[in-house]
Amino acid sequence: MGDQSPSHSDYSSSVESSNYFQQCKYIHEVELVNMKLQMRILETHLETKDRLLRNLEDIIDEQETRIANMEDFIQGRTAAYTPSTVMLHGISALSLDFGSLSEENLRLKEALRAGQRKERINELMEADEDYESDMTSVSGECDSARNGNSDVMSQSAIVASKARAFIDEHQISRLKRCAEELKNEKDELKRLSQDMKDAFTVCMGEVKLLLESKTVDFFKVLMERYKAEMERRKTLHNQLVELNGNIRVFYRIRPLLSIRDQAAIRIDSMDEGVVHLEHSSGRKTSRAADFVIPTKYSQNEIFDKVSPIVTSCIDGYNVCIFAYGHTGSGKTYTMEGPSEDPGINQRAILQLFEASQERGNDIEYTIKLSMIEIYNDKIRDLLSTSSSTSSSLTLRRDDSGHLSIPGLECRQVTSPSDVTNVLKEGSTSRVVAATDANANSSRSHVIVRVNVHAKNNVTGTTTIGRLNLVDLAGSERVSQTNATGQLLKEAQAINKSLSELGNVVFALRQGQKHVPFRNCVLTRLLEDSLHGDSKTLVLVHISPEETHVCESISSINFAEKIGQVQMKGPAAFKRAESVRKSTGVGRKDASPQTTPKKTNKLN
Ligand SMILES: Nc1ncnc2c1ncn2[C@@H]1O[C@H](COP(=O)(O)OP(=O)(O)OP(=O)(O)O)[C@@H](O)[C@H]1O
Repeated sequence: MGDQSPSHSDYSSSVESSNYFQQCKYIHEVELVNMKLQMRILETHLETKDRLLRNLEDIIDEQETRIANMEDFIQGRTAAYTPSTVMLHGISALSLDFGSLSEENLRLKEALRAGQRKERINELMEADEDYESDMTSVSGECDSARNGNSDVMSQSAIVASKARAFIDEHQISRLKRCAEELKNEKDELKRLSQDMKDAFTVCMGEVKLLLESKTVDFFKVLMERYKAEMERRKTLHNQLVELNGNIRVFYRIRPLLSIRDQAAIRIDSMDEGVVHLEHSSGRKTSRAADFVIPTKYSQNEIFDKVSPIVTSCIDGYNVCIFAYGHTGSGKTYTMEGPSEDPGINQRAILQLFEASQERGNDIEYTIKLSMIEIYNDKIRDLLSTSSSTSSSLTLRRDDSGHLSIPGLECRQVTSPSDVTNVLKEGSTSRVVAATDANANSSRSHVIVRVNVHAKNNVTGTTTIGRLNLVDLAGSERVSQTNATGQLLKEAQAINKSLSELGNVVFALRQGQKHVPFRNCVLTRLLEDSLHGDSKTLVLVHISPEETHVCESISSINFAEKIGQVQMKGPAAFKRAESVRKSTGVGRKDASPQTTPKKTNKLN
């Protein structure tokens, strides 16, 4: 019978098999752990890449939003400047540039995604290859361990730690590579963004240049229009004044100063240009003017009638307003007026102030005042501060052909109080002499001269307008004043100058070639202001009292002489009819001066 018990060699081979099995099992466990570890590392790596990808996507989205904003901004600009074809071209070129930049961004994004996908696959494949080679080397180690019959456990542990270190090293180097590539991509994106910024700056520069050139053109057009409008406004205002007549004559009938006086003059109830006079003998006369200012009119209402021609001065026209009439008829009251209810002088200058302030944004106005007195045909400066106030000034024609008065004081006024003070100062210097006709009769002509310099800051043009406000000396007849000596000389000088003024205005109104400006100082001094397209208003003052009828008729004769215009058509007929009906006499009975004057109203 054979020995059934296991021999020593059997036993040792079974132990060996069991050890080998243990080794294999252990190696598999190690492999399993390694695989799990590797999987974990790969997952982490993928998560990191995903996160980076998301960040990149965010950056790209942000860039796209900025591009969209830029496009909106440019479209907004485009809408504001639609009329410009060139602008549209520039902006559409810009939009195209931005569109191509967006497309470039999208392409980059896609390329990045594809690259990342490819890289991930490569990495997985590399990981597989590495794993296989690792496994081969581990198996080799196991084989040598089995052959060498050494300490399997410690060998396996060494192999496992080696394998782990090997895998870690590879993973780290791969991650480093990825990080490096991501960094490069980030740098590339940064560069792209910088390029885009530069392109945007260049485009914006071009847009700005285009806008500037368009704005300059637009501004030029506006300037041209503005100039044309200014000229049109001036022309229209001038036409309005011319339509009413460049030389106009108004009557102002002073109210009765005493209730005991009888009014011998009345205004026609149907025609505001006709007055009726009744002589003490009972004879009736009717006379016509451009307008008869109703007696009840306030100083303000009278100025309203006068103000349109005052405004012409602001536009560079010369304007003359004369107060004519016999002594005591109210000339000084109309021009100067009492301090509590000032007359035309102060109101006119204040209106020039107001008008200059209204237009002050574009035009710089300088208003200067001088006050001249003509007494016995001599010029005196009423604003002179020199001690020798009695010395007279002379008229000179300068190189440019304009008449000037060398040494004449010219005050710039910048406020209403300046105006009041200068006018007050001048009027106190006026020569006043007592006559039989009026205890305070002014025996001289007083001219308040206002020069308006207008400098247009927009067009660069300068205009100079001159307003002459003339309070003439009383026009009483020499025979009535009982004047002798100095007073007779004064009266003769006054009458001569008034008569010459009448001749000048008459010649101008008739359009005569020769105008006798040089016959007296008054007309010589006003020559520049009466010539050409200047405007003249003569306010003929009439006293209503029966005792002054002769003086009133004399003033009316003067008015009719200077206001005479040959008029044709229905207006002339209408006025003649009105005069005839009211006097109750036929045309033959009416004096030659009753020939109607032009009937246009000032306002
Ligand atoms: N519209 C008026 N309302 C009330 N009073 C008036 C009016 N016009 C004149 N007067 C008065 O009549 C008087 C004479 O007026 P004023 O001195 O103005 O006359 P004048 O024509 O200037 O005289 P002269 O030629 O002598 O200077 C003054 O007392 C003045 O106050």
